Amino acid sequence: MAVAAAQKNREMFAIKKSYSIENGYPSRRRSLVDDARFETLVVKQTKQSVLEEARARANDSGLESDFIQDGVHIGNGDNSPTVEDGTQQDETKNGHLADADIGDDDAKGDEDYTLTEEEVILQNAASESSEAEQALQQAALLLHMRDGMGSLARILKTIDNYKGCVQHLETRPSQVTGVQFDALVKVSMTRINLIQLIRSLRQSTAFAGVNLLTENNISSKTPWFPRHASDLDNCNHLMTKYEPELDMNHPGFADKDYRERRKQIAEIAFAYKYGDPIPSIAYTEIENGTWQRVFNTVLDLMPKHACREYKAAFEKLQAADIFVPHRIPQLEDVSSFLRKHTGFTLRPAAGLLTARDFLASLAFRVFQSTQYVRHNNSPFHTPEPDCIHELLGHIPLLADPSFAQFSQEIGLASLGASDSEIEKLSTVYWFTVEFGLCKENQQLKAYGAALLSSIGELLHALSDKPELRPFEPASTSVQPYQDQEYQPIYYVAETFEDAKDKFRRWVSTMSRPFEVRFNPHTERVEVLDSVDKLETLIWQLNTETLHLTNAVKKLKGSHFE
Ligand SMILES: C[C@H](O)[C@H](O)[C@H]1CNc2nc(N)[nH]c(=O)c2N1
Ligand SMILES: N[C@@H](Cc1ccc(O)cc1)C(=O)O
Ligand SMILES: [Fe+2]
Repeated sequence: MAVAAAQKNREMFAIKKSYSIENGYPSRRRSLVDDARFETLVVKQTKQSVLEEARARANDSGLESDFIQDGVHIGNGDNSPTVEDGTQQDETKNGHLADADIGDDDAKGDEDYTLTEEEVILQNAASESSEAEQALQQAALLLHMRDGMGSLARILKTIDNYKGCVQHLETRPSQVTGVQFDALVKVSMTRINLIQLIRSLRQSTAFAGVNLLTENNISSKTPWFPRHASDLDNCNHLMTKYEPELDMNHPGFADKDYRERRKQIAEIAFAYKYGDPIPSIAYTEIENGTWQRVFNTVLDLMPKHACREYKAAFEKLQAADIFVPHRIPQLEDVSSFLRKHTGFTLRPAAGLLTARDFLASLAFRVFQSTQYVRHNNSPFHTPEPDCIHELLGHIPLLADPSFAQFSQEIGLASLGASDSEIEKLSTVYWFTVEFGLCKENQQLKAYGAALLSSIGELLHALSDKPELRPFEPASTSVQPYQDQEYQPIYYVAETFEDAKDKFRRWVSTMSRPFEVRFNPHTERVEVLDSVDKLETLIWQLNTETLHLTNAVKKLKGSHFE
């Protein structure tokens, strides 16, 4: 029985372990920022069962109606369950145990059976060559000692057996139940021995957990990033925290049919591959009705509150018969429309994507768009992006050349960026593309997609309640924000051109040691890392310059005739 259980565990964790690898990269480093972490199958299941109960209770008590007031979704405070999503690894940011987060609950169940992401990186690094295997590795281990300080001797002896050198050791009383002390040990030893050491320590019952903490000096490679538009097939990692299955505040949380429908539409995105036409959806009358309500309200508010560029593109979408009140536009039609105006295209997305994946697609002028519709009980605000948000919020400005370029530049800056830079870029994205305000003849206008698709928030943003600040990438990029309620702070850009200029100057201060360029003919991102490549580009530019100079000459010539 125990063996069967262990086997089952192994299978489950094997899924966890291979999840990122299957998707083309070795570790969690590529996709994840902060809470944008893969939910392990286990965490997700636990969460689901807790929520299942909550949902049953909600259904019993007719809780659904409590969530909705005047059609605006009201967050119901702190009654959401406390199960954490994502894997919370211990971190020793400044290398001291006292400051390290010791709540490694998620790792507890699986550490006997599988490798953590750090260990996968370590193994990959070691497996590159025999030199790599023998390379000296600095590492920090966090050990939970069940039986008190006596176990320290065992730790030191085992490290010695594997020819490791202890560089730092500290202990503290543990907060983990059943564990007396935690020990933080920093060691230096060959990678292969480090792997063996961890295995060996894990076999001892004296330890309730053995965790490899730091990854930063194991692999200093640039995080993986897509090089060709088809690589975006791998950039579809979801953050599930606002899915109706998992978010108690989601207006569809207690509506089984809604959750089914949302899932069914998300399947299309999971199956989608580069080059496929985007499948049409036969939207129901209810879904079209929700669209119509939002569409008509936007139509009412837009003349006064939306920026000039938004209105111009909106009219074009109406003229092309794509934006009409009675039916939701199909993504494929929208994609062809955008392609003609700015070269942007759409890909279907199954939900809220991790910032890294989402931003990466912008580098290719690809916008990942959800296809399901918000719950009809809450047309004027929803906690996760849906196609009404994408269509009414994002699409018009993606048809504007200057804005399209701004979006692509954020995307290009994100390729190969560090986690903390991704965090900053997505914060800039948040306060511009999603929630940006701008000036037009001394008047405030909205250009942010989450304002233009949420009438509730639009009116809030333009009221005297929130604080307004001038957009300045250096400070905007580090402004903390939450994504559950209306924003308390908005940033005001002078114009798109001005925002682009400021953004470019700021981006050039980022740490990435190379420049990238998108080649629209091949849909490839080129890394400008050789003189040859640069010379080819200069030659192309010279040809362009020649054509432009000729054009000027011709115009001048005809002028004088
Ligand atoms: C980049 C930034 O985090 C931003 O809020 C992204 C995140 N993921 C997303 N995912 C989808 N499907 N749609 C979006 O608009 C976004 N926005
Ligand atoms: N709140 C937006 C939808 C949205 C949700 C989350 C986001 O990250 C972005 C947009 C609306 O109601 O239209
Ligand atoms: Fe959005």
